[in-house]
Amino acid sequence: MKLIDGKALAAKMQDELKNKVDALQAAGLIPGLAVILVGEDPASQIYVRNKARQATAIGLNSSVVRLPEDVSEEELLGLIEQYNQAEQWHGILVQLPLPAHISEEKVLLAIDPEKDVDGFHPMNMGRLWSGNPLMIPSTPAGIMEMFRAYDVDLAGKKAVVVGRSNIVGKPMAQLLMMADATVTIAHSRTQNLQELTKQADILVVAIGKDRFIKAADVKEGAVVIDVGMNRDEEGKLHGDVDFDEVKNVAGLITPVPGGVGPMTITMLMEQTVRAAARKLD
Ligand SMILES: Nc1nc2c(c(=O)[nH]1)N[C@@H](CN(C=O)c1ccc(C(=O)N[C@@H](CCC(=O)O)C(=O)O)cc1)CN2
Ligand SMILES: [Mg+2]
Repeated sequence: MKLIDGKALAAKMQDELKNKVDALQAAGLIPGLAVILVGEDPASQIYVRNKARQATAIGLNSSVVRLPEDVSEEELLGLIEQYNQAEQWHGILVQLPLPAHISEEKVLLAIDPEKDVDGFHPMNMGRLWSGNPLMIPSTPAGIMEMFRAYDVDLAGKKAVVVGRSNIVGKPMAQLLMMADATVTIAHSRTQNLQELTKQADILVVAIGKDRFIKAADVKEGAVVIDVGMNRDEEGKLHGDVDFDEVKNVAGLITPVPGGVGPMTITMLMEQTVRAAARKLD
């Protein structure tokens, strides 16, 4: 078994990004990332803080707006419109999840697709599925970078994606398909899941079930990517994959923490730098 070190890969990419940002700065352009957080969700607060911190560290301008839990949908939409209009912000994102009284669909639709660095706007989802992506959701984009960095050959391989969310499962499946893998999307209602996962050369798991995938579910030598983040009673973080078991079967495997998570934020930075750089084209 070999470990895929997301933390180290993310750090390396941040260094490369810093150089790109320096070059843009020399051309008179400072990429800007605007992050909007609604409410007090503790995990979201940490992710947003880390996004702002990483943005600053690689030389971006960053803005964080924290809105109260009971902010109206109208007020949030108004703020997004202000950022859409402001030239110095090349990337805009609204941290998810949102409080129940706000429509996620309306909010994602309100973000200018050219600034939608999360890639969640239906226009960007549609562009990805039509094979002509503009913005790619950062978690699956980070996983594709891991495949590249670790020389994982995807063409013709059997890939199984467990999970069908808009932010991970669906875009992941499409990116794998674009890389010529043969892709199956499984989910919580899939029957005989083990039959499918056991055949996978590439197994990506994003279902939010603590240590759900066991050694018996995995093919010998498979590449196993764990997107899960589940906290136990003691506050310890576990993936959707039972790492201690599966590491003995997998050829390559991501840990949790330190695998997919760190790549997610760095890929967001990359999308922001790219969105800014397009202004020079
Ligand atoms: N607007 C968005 N909302 C959400 C996204 C997103 O991409 N855009 N993804 C997740 C949360 N997320 C980023 O926003 C995110 C989650 C986890 C990590 C990460 O680095 N995890 C660490 C462990 C951290 C811990 O100890 O809690 C790891 O896996 O090593 C980064 C980003 C949902 N919302
Ligand atoms: Mg993400």
